[in-house]
Amino acid sequence: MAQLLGDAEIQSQASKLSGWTLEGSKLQTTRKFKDFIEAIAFVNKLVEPAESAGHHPDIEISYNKVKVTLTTHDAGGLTQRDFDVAATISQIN
Ligand SMILES: C[C@H](O)[C@H](O)[C@H]1CNC2=NC(N)=NC(=O)C2=N1
Repeated sequence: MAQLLGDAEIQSQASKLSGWTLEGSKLQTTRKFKDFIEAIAFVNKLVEPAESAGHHPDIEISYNKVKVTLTTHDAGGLTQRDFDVAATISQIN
């Protein structure tokens, strides 16, 4: 199982991750698109990288907005996997 990161490490990595906020023991971003179709297209683009990483974001879709939340359920908090997948998601348009 992936190891939980310490508070200092979490703060340090979060400060380098543009567009994401720390919400307790979770990393979160909300992306806004032109419409529902574009929002779903973005979600579809997450599937392959998440599967490849073996790490899956929680996703909430509200019309043209997609809220993406990352935490490591198995470990009960943030691990390096969350930051790695967040960085990958940041590069998806
Ligand atoms: C066995 C498998 O790798 C695990 O159950 C993975 C799958 N994807 C996961 N994704 C997330 N976000 N947290 C997990 O703890 C997790 N566990």
